Amino acid sequence: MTIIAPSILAANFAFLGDEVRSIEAAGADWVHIDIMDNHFVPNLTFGPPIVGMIRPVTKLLFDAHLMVENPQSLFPALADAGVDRITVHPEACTHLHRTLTDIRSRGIKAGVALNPHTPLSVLEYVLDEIDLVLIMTINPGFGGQSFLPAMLPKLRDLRAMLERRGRNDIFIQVDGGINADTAKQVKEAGANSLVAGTYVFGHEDRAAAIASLR
Ligand SMILES: O=C(CO)[C@H](O)[C@H](O)COP(=O)(O)O
Ligand SMILES: [Fe+2]
Repeated sequence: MTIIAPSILAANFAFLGDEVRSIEAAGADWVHIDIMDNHFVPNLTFGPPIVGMIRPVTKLLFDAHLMVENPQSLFPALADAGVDRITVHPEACTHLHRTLTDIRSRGIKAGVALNPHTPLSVLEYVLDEIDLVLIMTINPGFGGQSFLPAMLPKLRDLRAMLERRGRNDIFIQVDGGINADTAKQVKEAGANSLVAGTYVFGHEDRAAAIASLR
């Protein structure tokens, strides 16, 4: 079973509620929510108040991807806003282990996002604290970038690492440049949670776009 998580980064923010409803109707599993602070990445999106406003419009799980410095400071407000999953970048966390246990102590699933240059070895001693690994298939900050094929061997290595450690329950998520073609490649390499912004929101028939990713 492959989880499809459309990224609202590519939605029309003037009609955000309708955009979220449209992906639920089209068969999405999670709503991917990119929070950017213009420090960790050179782009600025939105914060917990807007997340809280879209919470009542859908039953889909909220998958928050935090591209911010000091992500822990947002956890109380994100928990109140009703997010189900929080994924952080290790470069933004001085005490990654503590940050992950903080997320889980709130009843929220915890994930670690790895930039293209970040090695899998950062996961080695925190695997017991996570529910998801996000392999960035672009450099974070913007939608609409091209998929980096060099991330395919990284996905295969991650799958082997999780198998070795008996942790096949951990989701392998990919984010950036995912379309019907790259979806096939990342699934073969082990991904089972696909984030797609431009591809899904750029399609008039969003149900067909989501079906093509599955
Ligand atoms: O985290 C992200 C960017 O940093 C987004 O989730 C990503 O851009 C998805 O967009 P697209 O599918 O358009 O590449
Ligand atoms: Fe993302």
